[in-house]
Amino acid sequence: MRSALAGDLLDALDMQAAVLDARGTIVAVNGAWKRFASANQGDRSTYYVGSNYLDVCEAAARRASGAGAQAVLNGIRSVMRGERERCTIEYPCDAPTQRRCFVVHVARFRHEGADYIGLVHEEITARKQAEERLQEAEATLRKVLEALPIGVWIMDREGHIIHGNSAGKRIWAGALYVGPEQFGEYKGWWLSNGRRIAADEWAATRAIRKGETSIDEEIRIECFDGTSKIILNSAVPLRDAAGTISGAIIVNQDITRRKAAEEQLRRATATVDAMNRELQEVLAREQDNARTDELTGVSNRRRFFELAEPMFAAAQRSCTPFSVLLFDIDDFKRCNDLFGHQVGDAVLRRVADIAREHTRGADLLARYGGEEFVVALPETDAEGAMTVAEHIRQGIAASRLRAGDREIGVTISGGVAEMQVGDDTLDRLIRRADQALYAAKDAGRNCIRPHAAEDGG
Ligand SMILES: Nc1nc2c(ncn2[C@@H]2O[C@H](COP(=O)(O)OP(=O)(O)OP(=O)(O)O)[C@@H](O)[C@H]2O)c(=O)[nH]1
Repeated sequence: MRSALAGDLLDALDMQAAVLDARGTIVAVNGAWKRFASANQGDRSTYYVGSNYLDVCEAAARRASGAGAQAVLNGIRSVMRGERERCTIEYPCDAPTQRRCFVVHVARFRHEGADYIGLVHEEITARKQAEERLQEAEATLRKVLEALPIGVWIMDREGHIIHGNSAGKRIWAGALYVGPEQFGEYKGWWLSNGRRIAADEWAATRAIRKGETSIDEEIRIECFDGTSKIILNSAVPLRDAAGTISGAIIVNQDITRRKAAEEQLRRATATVDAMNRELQEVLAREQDNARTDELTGVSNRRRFFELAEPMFAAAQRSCTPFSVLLFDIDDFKRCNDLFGHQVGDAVLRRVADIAREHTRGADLLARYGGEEFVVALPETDAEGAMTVAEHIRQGIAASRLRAGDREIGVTISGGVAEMQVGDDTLDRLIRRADQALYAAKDAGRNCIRPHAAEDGG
């Protein structure tokens, strides 16, 4: 009953099973064995009961592709000789259409006082083909990894490096095959704050221990030859079919040169910016100097016209009053002659200061030329301008300047003109103020005159 059951089981198996006696004669075969034998050799099969399997193997071993048969023969003989109880031999077999692969399990057993050898041939062609395809895919993957300009590391669950490509080894100047517990031995610093990366902070450790994915973390590393580099460090956890973390892929990109170039560019840009700012300041100073009277610090004639022309035009458009005061220092030639040019310069500065004190922010005071000054007074009629002019005149007349042991006093004469209907240019207005100034000089100096019709203009 038991042996019938075992026989049925062997027949139901897809694997070819046979029993040899101590001399190698086939004494029993299962259904799969028969099917294989008849499919390959037909009725004349030497694989059937009664044939000597050792002879079959020897004949096959003599053929050109007989290495597999020889290996099987050696295995069976060694089990027969009692050198081992059982063995497993993998061998290829050239079938008419394709090379097939088998593994034969050989085991010795005793039955009713006699020694027998049991053989089970298991076909592993599909597995072998899958393995070959896998090996080919792995070889391709390795070639791709080698061709990549970025470092790629594959780590197992324990954090041991199981593969590192050439670019990766170049980046680190070698590789240290440590586990995550020794990750602190790698020297790295966060680029953002310069802090040393702790053992559990490495992207690889976080990928393996916490399943974290990190992309392009900028870090500075100390390589194994003592040099340092700036790299982009990324890590992705690897998971098996059950979703358990089985390792990690780490990617390093050397950006040392790029960073150096960026830094150079940043410095160059900063230098250019600083130079540009300096240049702008120099230009602004130059422009300011070109429009400021060096001696008195008030606007010069050029700036006066640049600023007063638009004031005049605005007053014309808005029909608001606009006046001009023109004044000069009385008998200034004598002052120069008596006290010298330097004292004359000091007088000019003093006069400008007093005039500045008595004008509003909206008024425009300028040195018109020599000892002559001009004030543009927007939104001011002749009366208002006369008041301002009087304040200036009185302020100057009341001031005294020390020159050695003498005190100098000067006076001014001035003319005021207000914009009138028909005044098409600022020049025309100034001309009228000049005529009023002449009138003031004629009137005996140290006074201000508003322009009058009889003055002309
Ligand atoms: N110290 C000094 N003198 C100047 C400057 N610019 C012009 N002057 C002098 O100012 C004097 C002007 O003289 P004038 O035009 O004859 O007029 P004035 O002597 O003031 O006589 P009135 O204007 O008629 O009162 C000249 O002696 C010029 O040399 C300057 O920048 N510094």
